[in-house]
Amino acid sequence: MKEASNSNELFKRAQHSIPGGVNSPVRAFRAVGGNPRFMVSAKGPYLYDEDGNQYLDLINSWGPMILGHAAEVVNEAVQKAIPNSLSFGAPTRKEVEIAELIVSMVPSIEKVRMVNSGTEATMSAIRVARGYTGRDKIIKFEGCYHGHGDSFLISAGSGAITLGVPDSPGVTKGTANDTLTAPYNNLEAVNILVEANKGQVAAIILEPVAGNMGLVTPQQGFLQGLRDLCDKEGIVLIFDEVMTGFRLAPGGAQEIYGVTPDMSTLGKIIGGGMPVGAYGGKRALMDYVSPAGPVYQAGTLSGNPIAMSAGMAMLNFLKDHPETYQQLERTTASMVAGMQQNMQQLGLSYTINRIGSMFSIFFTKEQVVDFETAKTSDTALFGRYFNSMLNRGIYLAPSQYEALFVSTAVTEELVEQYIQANLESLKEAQA
Ligand SMILES: Cc1ncc(COP(=O)(O)O)c(C=O)c1O
Ligand SMILES: N[C@H](C=O)CCC(=O)O
Repeated sequence: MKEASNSNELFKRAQHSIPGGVNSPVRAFRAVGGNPRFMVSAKGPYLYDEDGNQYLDLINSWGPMILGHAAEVVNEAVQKAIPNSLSFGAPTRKEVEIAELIVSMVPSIEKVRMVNSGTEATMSAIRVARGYTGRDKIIKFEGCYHGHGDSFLISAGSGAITLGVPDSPGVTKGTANDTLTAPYNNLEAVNILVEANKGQVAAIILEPVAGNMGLVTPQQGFLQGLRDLCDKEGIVLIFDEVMTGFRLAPGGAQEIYGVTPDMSTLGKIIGGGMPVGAYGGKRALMDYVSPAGPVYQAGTLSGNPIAMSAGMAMLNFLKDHPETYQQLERTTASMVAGMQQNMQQLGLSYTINRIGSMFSIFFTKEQVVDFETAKTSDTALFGRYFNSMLNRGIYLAPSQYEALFVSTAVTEELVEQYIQANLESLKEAQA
């Protein structure tokens, strides 16, 4: 059992001045029990908390720390940029360079606009789609999460479902009515929605690989089917690659599946850990954005020079080192193979979904292909498993409805430690 008195004390204090004691709900450990650990530092594969505990980190700041924490290549770029001022509120060379880099790497992006978070990216993308098409409605998928913009807090995944509020109060009926929802991987349901709302749907937005109901991959033909439908009906197809962009491949999930959306939203990795998001797409759509076009979107700190430096360092590294993706694939495949062997040894048969360096275990025998099947997972068992792993120094996402992210800092020795902790925790959690 890990000592956590300093974290517990801080969490108690935090309740007085921060809602729920945290600055983003899923961090509060509500779904798994116990108190969150307050972190002090991180290096490579490890996090260190206020009580001096070390954890093997499988969240990696929800994805961006693809090279592990405090990666030299990113830190050096940030340190070099700091003396030149933290913010200008005026354009810089770096913004041009990172835009060119993103355009060269992501198939769907001909022009890109930097923002400060994934939430801003998705909110802005649907505004552009609405402005461009002159239509109001959007289609999203149950269990997909696109940040906390009003239009997306309908059947939302991630922290929203973890805390039992997939449809948030505070979203007006008008906004909610403009968001239509369909089950993930169900093309037929989308066809029916589009037919019933003919000429009214501006955009279909989805995570091309869903990571916010646990990890769920698109079934054969699903993404292409959406592409074909959008082409036929003049709907803007938006891939939200805030999690998958640059993580699954230099060109994200769209590169892997060979389906090119009209617009893409990005985040996390393009800031190398700094608060950054971006949206981009076809020239005609992006030229609708102010000041080139009429759709207004702005940001005082957008294109921040420190964040751009961190992002440039990260993206350049990934572009120049394609072997990174093979390494991540090998490491994560070994971790998952070890988990499968453990289950066999214990006579258990839970579902593990994986693609590249993202994976989730669901405590169900069912194949998990959408939100309904994700919800068949035994979340109480997940909570016990989570805490068991935490006590063994493995830091997982504190919710069933999240994906895990592996970094290149995970060595073979750490894979072995992880597999051993998984074996013991699977056993312990059955009780
Ligand atoms: C797919 C996806 N879209 C959008 C967001 C929102 O990003 P942010 O938390 O940076 O606002 C997230 C993560 O939170 C995400 O996983
Ligand atoms: N699923 C979210 C990010 O991808 C979780 C992060 C958060 O909401 O704080």
